[in-house]
Amino acid sequence: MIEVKALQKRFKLTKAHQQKGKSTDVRERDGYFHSVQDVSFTCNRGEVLGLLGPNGAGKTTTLRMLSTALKPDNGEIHINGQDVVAKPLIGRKAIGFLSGSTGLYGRLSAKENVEYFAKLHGLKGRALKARCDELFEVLDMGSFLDKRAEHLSTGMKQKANIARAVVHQPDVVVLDEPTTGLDIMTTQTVINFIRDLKNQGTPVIFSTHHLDEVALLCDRICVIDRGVSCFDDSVENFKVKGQSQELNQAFMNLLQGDTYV
Ligand SMILES: Nc1ncnc2c1ncn2[C@@H]1O[C@H](COP(=O)(O)OP(=O)(O)OP(=O)(O)O)[C@@H](O)[C@H]1O
Repeated sequence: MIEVKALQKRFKLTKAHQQKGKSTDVRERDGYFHSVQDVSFTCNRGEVLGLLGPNGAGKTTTLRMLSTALKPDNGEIHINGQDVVAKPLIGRKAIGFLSGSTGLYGRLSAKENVEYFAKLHGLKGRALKARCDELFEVLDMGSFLDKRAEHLSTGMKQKANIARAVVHQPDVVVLDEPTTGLDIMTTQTVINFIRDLKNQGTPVIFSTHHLDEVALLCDRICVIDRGVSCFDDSVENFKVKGQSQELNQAFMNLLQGDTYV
């Protein structure tokens, strides 16, 4: 399981930005932009958590802290009881992270990319081949395995990126907008893949703006608004608090009504 408590992250504003004049955004103060002010959530074994929030709410910044790419200014991240803020190396092994930007080497093929990351995680020989073949099959990558990453389509790149992120069978999988820009077939492959992870017991956290995916996959929802997690509970309670059985409407009601829990 992964437990996130009271995370905070601020970024120093440039002089040029500060000279522009007073901002109306409450997150801009003392020469800093407080992107993540107070974010907490939990995702247990076999659960999928959907991370929701308007553009610029702080979702990517939060996920980058989970991945150890960013160090929190304050707050806690525990995976199966281990403090991964204090021990980022343990965090890197325990988390499989798909970021918005591609982490593939353009001159390597899709297959070589995934195998390369498998080797970095210490896999070799038959175990490496078996794990890579399994991912190539479930992510339906057979038709482009030998194509260079720089020549892959958006969907092909995303599949290779997902395979790269999870090749070491991490304890927790964190996906930043995994279906953005994908066609219907590729989106379905990614949705099936997340469902498989859930069935295997792996906690999955993914950010999205597509509430139909949340309805299909999620057990829990965390909503971030202006850097604060204003809801962290089950999908059922999301509908109750948002006063609608329809997730889009419940989301808007929650944000507009500020009926935070
Ligand atoms: N390095 C940085 N320096 C200054 N501000 C930053 C930095 N990184 C993020 N921010 C700001 O923090 C806020 C949160 O950004 P973040 O990318 O986490 O939002 P998000 O919820 O993922 O948005 P979206 O849904 O549009 O992807 C934004 O206002 C962004 O401009």
